Amino acid sequence: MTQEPAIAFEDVAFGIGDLSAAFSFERAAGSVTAILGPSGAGKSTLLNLAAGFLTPSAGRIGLNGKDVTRLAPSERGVSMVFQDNNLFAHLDIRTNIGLGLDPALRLDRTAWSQVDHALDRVGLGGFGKRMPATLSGGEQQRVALARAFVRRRPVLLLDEPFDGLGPGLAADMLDLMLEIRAEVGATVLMVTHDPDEASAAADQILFIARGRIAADAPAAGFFDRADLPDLLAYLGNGAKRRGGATI
Ligand SMILES: Nc1ncnc2c1ncn2[C@@H]1O[C@H](COP(=O)(O)OP(=O)(O)OP(=O)(O)O)[C@@H](O)[C@H]1O
Repeated sequence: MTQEPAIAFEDVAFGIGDLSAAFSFERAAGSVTAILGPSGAGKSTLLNLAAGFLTPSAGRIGLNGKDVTRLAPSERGVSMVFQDNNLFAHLDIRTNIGLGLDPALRLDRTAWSQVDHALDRVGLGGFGKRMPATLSGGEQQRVALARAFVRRRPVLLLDEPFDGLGPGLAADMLDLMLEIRAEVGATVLMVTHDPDEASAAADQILFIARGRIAADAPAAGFFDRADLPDLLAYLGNGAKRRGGATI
């Protein structure tokens, strides 16, 4: 018997503003998929549909064998890190992460030590009592990652999570994400604009253009492809630097 896909979008349709999106794809458990494409193509929309912050007008979304199309985000077994505004401004960092473990904050000593351990792992040990506004944008993003990591949900949805961290720290956080993914066996969808990040982290690429999946392909060699006009336009001069034909 074949295993149910961890993520299944079946003819999922969604429209907002000028965007008319339609997505169909499947992902195996434990896979890491990088989602790339031009600004406004619908990448965040796809993540929000998976998370349950948006509801499709047609189609079905399955997560780990369960139809979640009409379920609230909290009932889906997903963790999402947004591009920004991930934290509750009026609560300290430790509490923000603790809420990821239990929204009612009924945490025992072991749970709080998991919170502190997660802070250590994102390089923010000792930041627990600080308020979000006293942290830099990159530090706040690392708190959001720590919260997603402690939740250990089977599906991890990341919307440009390493943006603004600088190359060294972004690479460290990417490694940490992959480590935790392996520990939990989570399936990851990760929006990124960085082909190197996608190549380093992902097994597969979903390339989105104008609300459609223009390519669903293995990550290996993807950015050297010359048969996808949307990809060439997206990479721009970068494609030429990567050894593609120059005029
Ligand atoms: N609430 C809204 N009202 C109107 N249009 C919206 C709304 N939310 C999103 N859109 C439009 O849907 C399109 C897709 O947005 P989305 O955020 O999914 O793009 P994206 O591919 O993630 O872009 P980026 O790389 O810039 O983050 C955009 O054109 C956006 O303007």
